[in-house]
Amino acid sequence: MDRLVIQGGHPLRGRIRVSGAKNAALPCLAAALLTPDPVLLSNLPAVADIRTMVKVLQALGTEASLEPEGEGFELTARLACAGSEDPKAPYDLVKTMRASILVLGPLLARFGKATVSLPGGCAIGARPVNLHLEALERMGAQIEISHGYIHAAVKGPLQAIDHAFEKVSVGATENILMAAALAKGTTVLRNAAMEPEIGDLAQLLVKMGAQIEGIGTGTLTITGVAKLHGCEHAVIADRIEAGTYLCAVAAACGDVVLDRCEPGHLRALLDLLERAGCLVTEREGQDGRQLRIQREPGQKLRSKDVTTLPFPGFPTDLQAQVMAVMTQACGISVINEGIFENRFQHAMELERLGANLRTDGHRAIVAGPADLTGCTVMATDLRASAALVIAGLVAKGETIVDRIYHLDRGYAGLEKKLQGVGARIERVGGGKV
Ligand SMILES: CC(=O)N[C@H]1[C@@H](OP(=O)(O)OP(=O)(O)OC[C@H]2O[C@@H](n3ccc(=O)[nH]c3=O)[C@H](O)[C@@H]2O)O[C@H](CO)[C@@H](O)[C@@H]1O
Ligand SMILES: C=C(OP(=O)(O)O)C(=O)O
Repeated sequence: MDRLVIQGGHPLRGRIRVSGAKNAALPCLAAALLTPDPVLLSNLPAVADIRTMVKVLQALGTEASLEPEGEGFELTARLACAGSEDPKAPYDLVKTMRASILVLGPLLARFGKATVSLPGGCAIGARPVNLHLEALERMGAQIEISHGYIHAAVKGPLQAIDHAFEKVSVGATENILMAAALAKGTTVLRNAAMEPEIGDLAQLLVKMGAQIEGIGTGTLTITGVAKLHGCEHAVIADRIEAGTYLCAVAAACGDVVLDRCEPGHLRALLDLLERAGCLVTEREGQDGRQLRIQREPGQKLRSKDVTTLPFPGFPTDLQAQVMAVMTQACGISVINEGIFENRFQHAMELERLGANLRTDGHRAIVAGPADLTGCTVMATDLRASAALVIAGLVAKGETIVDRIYHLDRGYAGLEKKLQGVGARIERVGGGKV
């Protein structure tokens, strides 16, 4: 099994090119099920989750191929889903990636039936799919759960609904948005999630011929059409990947420019890092917008409190990385996790590296600055892995991050990108993503 070996204590200097967003690419791939025409998606990150989603689509009868793009950190997908008599997303694939549930809405809308394995819980929380199923039932789907599978069917087209989600859910908003694009009538989705990845999916659907109003807001109005067509689309930059590298520089010091990112998607983090004492500047580059972060060695960080919330609030997917930063800040930082019930597993591993913190339910209290010292730590989930890498870049001596298959789900060439800015980090074990 691969692991990362890091020699910490070296500031990061140089440039990093941000890849396409995993969490935008996954729903966009699922959207290809909505049309028999070819869909060409570019700027997909070269990560395990993208390959898994392509396998899910292939299992559902889609002709799909992935080609490397540019420096190899990105991929292009060519997809065409001709038709499927009995579409089934199998457990073996769904269990490795919860976003597979996103095929349910498109399959029901286009083929009138679908069988999708229940994703089950995961390291960060129970993550039920009740909000997805309730809305689809209101649209006329008959849903039965048996033998670990969701069996869904609808006679005729799905019917439009005026629906207020009980809770803000990124995945449920995406699933129902896709279903509504081919439903009969005008659907109104209220209390919809507003994450930039939903805006990107909506833009793709509009290119495919969908009629959507309110993109980027909490109320989406979708007038169903009889057919969608193929198109080309480049997914947006990964705000969480960009945020992870910003946190790495904030914690380990240095001066790094991120190319091809979207600062507007990262306001909550940028504001926090500036208040903590980092210098952050934005400008238009040759290849999209750029962000530069500077914190020189010896320059003190101030502790700040953080509460994770749906967009535009502070993203839960950056909570672990910010906890690693706050171990280096002067004073007490209170971190409230407002989205998932079990997303502090990195805390104990950070403690093993010397962090001074404690957790209490949804709250973590971090006291800094702590002198981190390298040791072997175990990654428990995707963003926890990123937090441990950040802490390893700070820690004196050698840190070994184990179980990095979690990291490979969502970061394209992380160690290569960090090596490019002077980090001493190596992958050992020889496995491939
Ligand atoms: C592939 C992808 O885009 N993943 C992101 C997506 O996950 P995902 O779409 O799974 O997250 P949701 O926004 O749905 O989850 C938010 C909260 O709602 C709860 N919930 C959700 C659905 C449901 O039917 N019932 C229910 O109770 C969840 O348990 C969680 O507590 O948004 C999360 C929140 O920003 C991010 O951390 C994930 O990185
Ligand atoms: C939690 C994440 O992904 P997923 O929803 O696929 O588990 C993430 O990207 O941080």
